[in-house]
Amino acid sequence: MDSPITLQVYLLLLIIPVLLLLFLNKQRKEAEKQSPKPKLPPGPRKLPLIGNLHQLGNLPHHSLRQLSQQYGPLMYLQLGQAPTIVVSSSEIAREVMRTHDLASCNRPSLFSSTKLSYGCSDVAFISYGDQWRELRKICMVELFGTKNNSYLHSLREEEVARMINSISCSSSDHPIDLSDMLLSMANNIQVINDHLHQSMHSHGQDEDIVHTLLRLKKETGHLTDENIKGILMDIFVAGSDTSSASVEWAMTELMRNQQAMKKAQDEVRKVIGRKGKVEESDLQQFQYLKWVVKETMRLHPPAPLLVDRETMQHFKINGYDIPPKTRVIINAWGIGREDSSWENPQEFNPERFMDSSIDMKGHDFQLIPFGAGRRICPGMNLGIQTVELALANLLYCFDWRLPDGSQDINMDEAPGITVHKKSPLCLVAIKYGGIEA
Ligand code: HEM
Repeated sequence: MDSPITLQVYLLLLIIPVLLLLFLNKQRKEAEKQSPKPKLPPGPRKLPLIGNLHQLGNLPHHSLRQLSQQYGPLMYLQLGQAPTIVVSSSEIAREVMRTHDLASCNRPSLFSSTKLSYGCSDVAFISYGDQWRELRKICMVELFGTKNNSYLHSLREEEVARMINSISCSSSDHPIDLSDMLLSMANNIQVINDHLHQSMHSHGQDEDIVHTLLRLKKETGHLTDENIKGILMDIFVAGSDTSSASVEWAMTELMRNQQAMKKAQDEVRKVIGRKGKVEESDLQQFQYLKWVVKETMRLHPPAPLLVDRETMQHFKINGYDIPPKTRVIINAWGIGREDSSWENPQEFNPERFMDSSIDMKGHDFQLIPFGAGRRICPGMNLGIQTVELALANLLYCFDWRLPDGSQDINMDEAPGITVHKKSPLCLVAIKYGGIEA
């Protein structure tokens, strides 16, 4: 039998680690009480280093929607080193972009956006703060607002007319690449010529965007050359590409939905009669055409994940903690296809807006192609007018058919921040006979 001393030592050796564990556990609990571990939203397991990057795929708006069906409309991911939340429902989008808009309206500083935006000297990628406010005011008041209206009006009408003319000149029966034509029209509307280093004299209504920026640089002293180049880059990237993608998708959907095509054409042709072209002042008379544009933006928001935001302060949504410096991705594409907000969400059905007051200007979170809150797209009205004007003229001036031998249109999307069709939209345009020669 063991001596009592050996037994005591044996017991002590057993008890000490247990006591130590209990002590450490108590310490941990107390530390947690003082600064509790954040309760993060649910999300998939992450891999070392890359986190969940491997789950994004080629078309992240599709992959993220699929993941959200498993983990819910507020999901937590780790994209490389970046803690990220992904928002996939209109309710959570309202929480982020309305209730917690101020806390979440920064932009993350990404390598790609820094390169693209001249070191974040632009409006889209600059951090939230006084400089952003100043640049945004310049955009809203001087560039895309009423001050520049007459210049922008005539520019848009000229460029749409030029596109219509070049379609008319292409031989009938020969398919045209409408995607390409739309992109060059949208680029020309933003007219960014080689003005940057010219001396500026013009001032007034017919001033183009570059002239305005250079004049403001002189007058206010607030703008640097980097700011000017950044803003011009925003206009090109955020403005042209998005507008042309919208018309491209609208024409694609109308070609696949001939009833909607006929209704839209009948409406435009009835309003315009034999006038020969649609002008901006005609746009307010269209109703069906506006539903077509909304429905296109619902199914094909040109920027399906909007532009990433970043939180500046801690806040809570549905009991989950959202820490500061968390990246915020809002899946506008997924939200536009939510079963709980839309009947038969996959169907292209412009009539769904007939008895609905839902607009796309950031008030109704089930339709947010331009974002919402403080960072909402400042070129929204400009963008909508460009899309409506171009589409109305395409529908008024031509009947459209698929090239011989094509049965249907490929709906695949090309990867990118702005989502275009993977294969360009090639159609045959037949001049409408009801226009006076
Ligand atoms: C169909 C056309 C367009 C669409 C769908 C679109 C969409 C968007 C979206 C989703 C955002 C991000 C909003 C957010 O973070 O909540 C944005 C921001 C922006 N857009 Fe647009 N846009 C369009 C046209 C334009 C045009 C024509 C311009 C200028 C000429 C423009 C300039 C900008 C700028 C400067 C920002 C950054 C705003 C900021 O961060 O404060 N966009 N746009």
